[in-house]
Amino acid sequence: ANNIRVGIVGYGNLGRGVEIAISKNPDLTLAGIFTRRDPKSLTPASKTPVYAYDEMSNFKDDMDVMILCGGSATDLPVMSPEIAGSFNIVDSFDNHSKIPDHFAAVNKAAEESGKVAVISVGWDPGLFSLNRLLGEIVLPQGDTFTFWGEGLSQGHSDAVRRIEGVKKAVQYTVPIEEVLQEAREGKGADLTSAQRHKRVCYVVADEKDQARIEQEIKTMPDYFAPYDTTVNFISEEEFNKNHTKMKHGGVVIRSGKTSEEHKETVEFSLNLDSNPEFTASVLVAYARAAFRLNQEGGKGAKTAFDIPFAYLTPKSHAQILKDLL
Ligand SMILES: NC(=O)C1=CN([C@@H]2O[C@H](COP(=O)(O)OP(=O)(O)OC[C@H]3O[C@@H](n4cnc5c(N)ncnc54)[C@H](OP(=O)(O)O)[C@@H]3O)[C@@H](O)[C@H]2O)C=CC1
Ligand SMILES: N[C@@H](C[C@H]1CC(C(=O)O)=NO1)C(=O)O
Repeated sequence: ANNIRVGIVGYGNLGRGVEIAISKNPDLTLAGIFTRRDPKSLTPASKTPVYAYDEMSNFKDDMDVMILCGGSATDLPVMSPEIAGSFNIVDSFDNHSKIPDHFAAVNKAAEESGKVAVISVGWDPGLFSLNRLLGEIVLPQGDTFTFWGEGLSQGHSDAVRRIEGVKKAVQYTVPIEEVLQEAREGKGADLTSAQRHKRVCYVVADEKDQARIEQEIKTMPDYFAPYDTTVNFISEEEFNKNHTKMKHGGVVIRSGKTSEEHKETVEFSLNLDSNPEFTASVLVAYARAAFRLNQEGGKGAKTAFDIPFAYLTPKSHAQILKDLL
């Protein structure tokens, strides 16, 4: 069978991660990279052709799926509905409070175009979402806890970088240790994510802009406003020395009871050396599924909840029955 031809839209941490992940999947071919910057300014390691974002409509017959690697704060709300009007897409949209609106907008475009648009996949939302749902299904009487970090959130880091005057920025998410320990004993179920985590930013910006930038970060709805947030302004030298790693991880815990006498816990945890490379590996699996679903006549927006794992694997159905069941 011919390989699935994949396009990358947006060449940042995630875009570079997808470039690597595709090379690990022999049934996929990276057919092009689309950027809003000058294509000649980018030199992909894989030597894949780089095109201007505005040229995308010329490639409708050349790309089976587009993996959108833009930022959730300001790029994907515009790009995902727009590109789903012409291509099968996958995105990692992670502004949780806005996911229902994003689903509706993308679904409208994809239903009209007859394409499949897989949204909000990666690890959270994505694999953690699947485990939150599974925990409720198998332990209907219980509580679910999600913790992230300590590590670099790409969504929050991207959101800070979009603030006028920010030259470089990262955001680390720090779980509150005592709350995490209590969760393992099933306590604190009604706490919010903001009561479970602190957020710590490191920003490179001119002195004259710093007070405004700090204020914009701390009051940013959804991303920072509910949280105890610290903003540290540092030199570019210190940033380049200490803040280029993108480790992250976390855990979803379901703590419940199957009867008065018996309690159980389900845990799913991640320990990531590279948040972008891991997320990219998930996106690439969902690109395979988007293409297959569309080939079967599927269309519209889908989430991780809507797609059976058999669509994600390069292995045949017979193979997974034999190897993994
Ligand atoms: N669901 C999940 O589990 C996860 C989701 N994510 C999501 O992935 C999103 C993208 O993260 P990430 O790749 O780290 O973001 P980046 O800031 O690295 O890239 C975002 C976009 O900015 C542009 N860009 C990148 N580098 C530069 C540069 N040097 N100068 C100018 N523009 C640049 C690129 O678009 P262009 O090439 O067009 O210029 C790129 O697509 C996050 O916003 C987050 O929401 C991330 C991890 C997990
Ligand atoms: N979407 C997150 C993935 C996880 C990490 C996270 C956080 O630290 O707040 N929330 O979800 C990311 O962009 O890294």
